[in-house]
Amino acid sequence: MSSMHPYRSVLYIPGSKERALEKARDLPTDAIIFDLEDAVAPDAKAGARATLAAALREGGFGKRAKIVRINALTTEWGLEDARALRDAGADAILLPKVNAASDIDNLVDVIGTDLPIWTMMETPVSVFNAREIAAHAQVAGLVAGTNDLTKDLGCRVRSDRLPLMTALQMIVMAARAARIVAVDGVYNRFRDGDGLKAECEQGRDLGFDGKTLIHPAQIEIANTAFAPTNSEIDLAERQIAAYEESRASGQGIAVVDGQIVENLHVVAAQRILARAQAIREMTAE
Ligand SMILES: CC(C)(COP(=O)(O)OP(=O)(O)OC[C@H]1O[C@@H](n2cnc3c(N)ncnc32)[C@H](O)[C@@H]1OP(=O)(O)O)[C@@H](O)C(=O)NCCC(=O)NCCSC(=O)C[C@H](O)C(=O)O
Ligand SMILES: [Mg+2]
Repeated sequence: MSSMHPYRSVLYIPGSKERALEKARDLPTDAIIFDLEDAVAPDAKAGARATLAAALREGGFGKRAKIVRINALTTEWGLEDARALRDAGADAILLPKVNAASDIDNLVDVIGTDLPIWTMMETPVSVFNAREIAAHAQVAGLVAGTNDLTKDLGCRVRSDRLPLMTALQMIVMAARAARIVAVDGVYNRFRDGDGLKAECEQGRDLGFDGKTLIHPAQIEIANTAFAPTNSEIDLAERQIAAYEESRASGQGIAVVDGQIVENLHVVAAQRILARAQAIREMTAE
């Protein structure tokens, strides 16, 4: 999976639900988390593992990134999940309930390959250790687990997510320091489009690459919220052009729409254009 792959929408699909697995092959989501953990009941775990391995081997998920969330290695299912899924054709394994980089080492020992690993950031300890987790050589993405964080913090669920703000920012900072992907937590009221839109906008403001989702109806909202807007693309193009012009005339600074443009703004503008291009490539037939 290229480093420019978009992760605007990252849909959880219970590994036990064959109908949902089938449906995912046509959904406009950038990535799928095939879940063996919380979305699967204990007595359905073994069946889900086999169903999912078969679905992955059958393929048909196109350009969507395929991420498998196994159970924690401290559970009775985690080890078998890792062994059964490591060669099934996933792009990454997502490890829940991570607390420290040593948890990643334990998974690497089991899978024995350089398959990228993503981690759920959903315990208070994981947030304190976010920098070392993100810096692990095999970790390629962090996923905020806002439901578990809320449970562990004992905080209130608020629409502005104030009690989670420190954790969310630490997750984004750790991901950016390590130059890996950061995806925001789920919005549980899956039929509330306005609420989801507001939370996506907040996640985008914070710097997340996208949002984890639980229902297909949420995909388009996340795809729109985490894509550069036409006016952002237009401004980025004009900033780059103005800066090149000013450099050609011996200046180090340009002015666009009354605001200065320095080299660092050009880097940000180029990132916006690269992101827009990656989305075009993702959605091209
Ligand atoms: C939430 C749901 C249980 C709702 O399911 P349902 O009542 O079946 O919804 P609909 O009838 O509206 O479904 C319409 C069609 O869409 C398909 N569908 C539904 N959900 C998905 C999905 N996630 N992926 C793909 N397809 C899906 C249905 O099959 C229907 O199809 P059709 O038959 O053609 O009409 C359900 O959406 C669900 O199970 N969602 C996933 C829940 C989940 O994965 N939870 C775990 C992840 S969240 C988490 O763990 C957070 C984190 O760890 C933390 O701590 O924060
Ligand atoms: Mg969780």
